[in-house]
Amino acid sequence: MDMPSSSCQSLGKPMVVELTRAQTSRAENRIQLKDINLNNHVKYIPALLQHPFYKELIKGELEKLHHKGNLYFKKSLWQEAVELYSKCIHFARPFSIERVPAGSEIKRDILVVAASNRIQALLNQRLWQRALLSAEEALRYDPKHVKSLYRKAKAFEGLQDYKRACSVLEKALEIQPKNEAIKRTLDCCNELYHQSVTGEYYLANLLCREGPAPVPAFSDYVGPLQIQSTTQKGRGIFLTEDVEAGKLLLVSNGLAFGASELDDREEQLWGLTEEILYLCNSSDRFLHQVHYLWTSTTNDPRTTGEIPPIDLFIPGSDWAPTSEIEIPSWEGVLGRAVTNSFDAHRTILPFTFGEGKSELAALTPKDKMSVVGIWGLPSFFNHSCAPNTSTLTIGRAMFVRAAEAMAAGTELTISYICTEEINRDGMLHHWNFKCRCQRCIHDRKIKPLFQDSLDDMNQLRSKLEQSMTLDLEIFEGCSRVIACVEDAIEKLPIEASDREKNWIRFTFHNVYFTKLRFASLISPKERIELFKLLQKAYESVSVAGVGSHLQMGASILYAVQSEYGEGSPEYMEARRELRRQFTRTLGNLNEEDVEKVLKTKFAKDNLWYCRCTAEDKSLT
Ligand SMILES: C[S@@+](CC[C@H](N)C(=O)[O-])C[C@H]1O[C@@H](n2cnc3c(N)ncnc32)[C@H](O)[C@@H]1O
Repeated sequence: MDMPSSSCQSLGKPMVVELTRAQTSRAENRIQLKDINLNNHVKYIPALLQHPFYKELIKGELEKLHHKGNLYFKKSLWQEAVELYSKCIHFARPFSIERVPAGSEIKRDILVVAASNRIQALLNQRLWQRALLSAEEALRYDPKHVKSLYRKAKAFEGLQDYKRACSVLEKALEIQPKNEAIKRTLDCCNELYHQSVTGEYYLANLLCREGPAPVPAFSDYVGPLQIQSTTQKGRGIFLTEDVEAGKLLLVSNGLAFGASELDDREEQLWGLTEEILYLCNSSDRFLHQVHYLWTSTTNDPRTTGEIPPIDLFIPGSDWAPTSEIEIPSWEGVLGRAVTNSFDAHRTILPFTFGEGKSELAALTPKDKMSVVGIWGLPSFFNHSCAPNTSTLTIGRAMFVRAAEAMAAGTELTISYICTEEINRDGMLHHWNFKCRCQRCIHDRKIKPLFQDSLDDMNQLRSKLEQSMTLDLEIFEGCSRVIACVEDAIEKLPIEASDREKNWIRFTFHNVYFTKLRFASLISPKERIELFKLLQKAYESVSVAGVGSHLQMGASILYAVQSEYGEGSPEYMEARRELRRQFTRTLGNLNEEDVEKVLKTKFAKDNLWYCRCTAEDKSLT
């Protein structure tokens, strides 16, 4: 900080002469610390501190800065608080450590506390790397300052460097062995470290919780994957080893989110762009992840961009920046947001863990519940309308599993849109490509064969939308469409795999679903068959998620139980099938977990499919 040269000179010897005057009328002769470039005059500091007036003056000024910083902190004005703490540290620094005469009262305490509070203000802004630097400074002044150690660990946690976070927390615990907050954070970081290394996430407890509960944090995890160029779709993600269905491929926490109350995509993207730009300051890792999202020289990501090292996405890896990267421009970030953001709200199902909605609300302002987000590594997945992975988002974390057994070298795909979407081409226009996935090609081929049934379905749909009630006409309409579809599938003039047949059923899944609602008009056996057809149809397009998929599996189990009895081969088969679905969606749950989940989250009374009877009593 520059200052007029005259006041600089006043720090020399002549100033001592003025001291008595200054002491006698302190108010008028007030010298403000900001007027003095202390760093240029450190040699005078010991002498300065010998004098009680100057010592008091400096102490008072530092306390004022610190206090003002605290006021901003209390008002959650983090940036302003950081500025004030930084000023305080800047002025206090020359009075610290070796420069300060023994016994001086200013010494390090104010410096340590200001630096420590600054860490917290930076943590609150998710500026992890700066928080870490501030922590290192605070700990240079006092290596045993427990709060600073704790906050340093939180900065490592934010950077997903859980191993280092644990070792700092262990140090803090040695100093304060009974500190509960440190113990809890250490347990949490140990668990996150375990997740990041092993890919073991225990989700059964989450499922069994009654009522809304906060969603825990999960670590990122990267399975056997690599990023490679494709021939027509830019870069993509590929398997590096053979995997079984259900294998966890990656877990990735959303980096930034943008929300809108009215599902306004522009508003979402602007919010997202702002958040990404802001977070570009949070760490080199984040900045590089954003950088790699668009490295092609043209605006078309299909011209292959630079391939990022996979280490960049692995928590606690040795990745380090090899070059300086500038924060991209607003337009550059907006472009990345357009082609790399995915809906967040559609993956948070109402029948999910904790309070999916409020968890997202915590990330975004007020009730803006339509949310898009950007995830680092998942941004490199290309799209398919029948993806070979299933995704499930819990809070910020996206879990991606293999939807089927696959060989090393397979390109992995996710769906950018709801796979139920009828107008998929229209939905995909944001991403600027025409989908040529197997399902789209198959759909185009068979569409003429099912045109009558499609028209019938559309009529039924508009009737339902208008009347909002179920009546016999709708029941009969559903039965007719299903019979036609099943008959046409049976007699298909072209070769089709089971999966392709299920894609056709999936196109009509609303009709199957509506018929199921007429529980009193269909026999239990027919109901079970309908359930099974619907489930296979869902599975064929990888509609994963606790909401529809597992609910249906549990409903089948209950329906089979009441029709065939517990212990019957049909019941055992339905139970095996349900466990298979659990594994595919949530990872391996043992029999005990399955039982626990069935008794809580999937208890019979909770399941709409089990409760539903024909809603219009006049039907019977
Ligand atoms: C989320 S990015 C996927 C990664 C991208 N391939 C890259 O190299 O950065 C989305 C972009 O990838 C391309 N893409 C994704 N799926 C595609 C597909 N099925 N066919 C053609 N292009 C696709 C489109 O250009 C789209 O805008």
